[in-house]
Amino acid sequence: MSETLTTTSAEQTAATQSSGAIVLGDNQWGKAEVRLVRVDRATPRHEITDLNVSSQLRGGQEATHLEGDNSKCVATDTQKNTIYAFARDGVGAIEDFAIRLGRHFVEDFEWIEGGRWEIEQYSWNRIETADGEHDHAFVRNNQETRTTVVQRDGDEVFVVSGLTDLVVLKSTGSEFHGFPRDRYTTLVETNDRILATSVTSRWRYTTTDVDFDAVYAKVRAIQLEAFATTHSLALQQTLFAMGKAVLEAVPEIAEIKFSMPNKHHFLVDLAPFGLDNPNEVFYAADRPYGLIEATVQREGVPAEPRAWATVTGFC
Ligand SMILES: O=c1[nH]c(=O)c2[nH]c(=O)[nH]c2[nH]1
Repeated sequence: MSETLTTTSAEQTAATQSSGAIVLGDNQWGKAEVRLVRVDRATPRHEITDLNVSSQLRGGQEATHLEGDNSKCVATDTQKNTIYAFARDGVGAIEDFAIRLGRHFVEDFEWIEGGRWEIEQYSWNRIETADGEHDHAFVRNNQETRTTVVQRDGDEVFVVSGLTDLVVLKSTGSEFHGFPRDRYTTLVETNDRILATSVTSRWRYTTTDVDFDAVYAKVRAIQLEAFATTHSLALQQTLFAMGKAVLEAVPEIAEIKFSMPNKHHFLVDLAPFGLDNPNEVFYAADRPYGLIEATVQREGVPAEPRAWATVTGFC
């Protein structure tokens, strides 16, 4: 991002010497956060799909911005309606739904060059009753949110999928020591601490020919397995182990980015109450928190900046 803001003095001189005309730069427009719940009533055992969909189109907007000529401005209201209408036939994997939306806008409006479709999916569990799982009563599953950002540039499609708010904790199997000490260092080295984080991860697919639901379940399970089984000497080491395991198992994924807050748990001093504390009672601090972020990638696979350009919050 900073690269696009950096101008050399030669460019600045060129800018000063330009004709002075003011022109429209990159732009996109659409409806953000369209909340959509679809109930599949094909059998008495209903299925629900709960989504937050954002649609942004790109292309043909000079006249709209410069003159207020809306002849090529596909209304954001139309984009919202299209999302609901497309859900009538079923949603499927959120990646496939976003790809369908993108294809529609680019193919049906000749001036639309591309766009961006972002979907979050919230999950629900069936309520357990005395008679077993209920057919049409659900309790919101407060686990992670599944995400995707599909972008289209002409015929090219970029899919970056992921998850956020996957909260995990290990009550042992985590150490942190060997870090440099200076006059500001007070942190005590530890061979046994709580390791807790809320995983946000995003991975870039190299193809759209994927069973996105199956791969999502696999990537989620691999991340949990690696978190659980890595004896951690740093959250950074755990992060890398999680990413490496995903790339080793899923060839359709080129790279994976993580943002993982280190949710600190501090041992409470119970001595004032005449009690010991053998690593049992902790204060769960909510801030500040360490923030560990990294990309795990395949050597030699070129980066695809266009895929990531609008996925914010990652290094
Ligand atoms: O896993 C950790 N990584 C760090 O970089 C760090 N820094 C810190 O104070 N505690 C931790 N823990």
